[in-house]
Amino acid sequence: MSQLSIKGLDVHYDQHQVIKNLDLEVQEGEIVALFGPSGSGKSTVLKAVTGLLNHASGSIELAGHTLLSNEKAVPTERRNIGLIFQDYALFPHLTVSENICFGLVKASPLEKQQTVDELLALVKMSEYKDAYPHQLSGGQQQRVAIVRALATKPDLLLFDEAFSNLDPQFRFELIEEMRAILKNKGITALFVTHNQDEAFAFCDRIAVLNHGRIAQIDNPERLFSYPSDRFVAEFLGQGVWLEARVESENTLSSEWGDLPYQGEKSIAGMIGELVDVYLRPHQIGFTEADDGVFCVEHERFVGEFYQVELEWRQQSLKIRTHSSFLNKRVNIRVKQPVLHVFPKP
Ligand SMILES: Nc1ncnc2c1ncn2[C@@H]1O[C@H](COP(=O)(O)OP(=O)(O)OP(=O)(O)O)[C@@H](O)[C@H]1O
Repeated sequence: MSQLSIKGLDVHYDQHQVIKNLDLEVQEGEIVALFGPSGSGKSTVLKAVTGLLNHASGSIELAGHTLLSNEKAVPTERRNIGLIFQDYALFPHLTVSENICFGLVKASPLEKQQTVDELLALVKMSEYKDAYPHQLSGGQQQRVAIVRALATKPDLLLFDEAFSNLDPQFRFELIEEMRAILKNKGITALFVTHNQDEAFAFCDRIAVLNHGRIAQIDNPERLFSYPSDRFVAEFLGQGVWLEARVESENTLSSEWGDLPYQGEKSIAGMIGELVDVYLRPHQIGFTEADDGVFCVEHERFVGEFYQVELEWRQQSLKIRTHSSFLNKRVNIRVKQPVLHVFPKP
């Protein structure tokens, strides 16, 4: 069942339309990312959902209640949405317990205490209930901010770049921990980010925004393997475009050799046509050859592999290898079947 349903959302700033007839359904208990480049409209969608825009049109429903329609726009404070920001936004003069209880205006002292105890136990911070925000690390402050948002039992949690201030080492720990808590409690969440790793780690589905429209919404695996258009392929990618000819329903030919095709869509109707395939770094490698087309002049050892960057037809070709090819002549080898072909533009 849809917990959040956005239909036909339009937002203009002056004459400029920044959100264009956007539809988005988020199921109950689902975590969805709004992911896209700067200026694609992520924050604007978030503001429309929270009710911070007075010029949004279309319809928004949350937990069966209409928040926005032609007839009405429910004010922000009555939308029952929890917000979590990048900068934690805790009240500095209140303790951890007081921060968590801030929105619990109708609760009795006993209920408040039970809520604080339960939520702090959830994030393993029970001993910090009398601490002030400045006495906590960034990760701890964000844990408190998240449970403060949970305290009021919101119908939806909105995370606005909520993990980006944290040290990468702790960031993914916190993301995993928060995902487990949200899943355990069946909380629905929308996560605005321009960070692909965070979106992939935290979310069930990812909506890729391009100029105010959703270019594709899918789970991380499908988004990566089956980008719906050139924009999504490149935005997720670090890859390279390679021209190929469809030879049969399961083979293409290219200047890098024959490429097996194992995509979902049949390419039988494209036999003989020239198409483009998008290959990501993990799909390509080298074979050493005395008459190889490339000479590897630079490579970087980055821990598990060597990273080589070559210029090829005005594209930057990134290749990962498990052994060093420094100063060797090589040809490119496509290591994995092609999953998706794009007709020529
Ligand atoms: N108050 C405003 N007045 C005019 N234009 C605005 C305003 N706020 C945003 N815009 C424009 O709307 C478009 C979408 O902006 P938005 O902030 O939603 O993008 P975003 O994807 O969240 O970007 P970022 O990742 O940089 O935060 C941009 O072109 C931006 O310049």
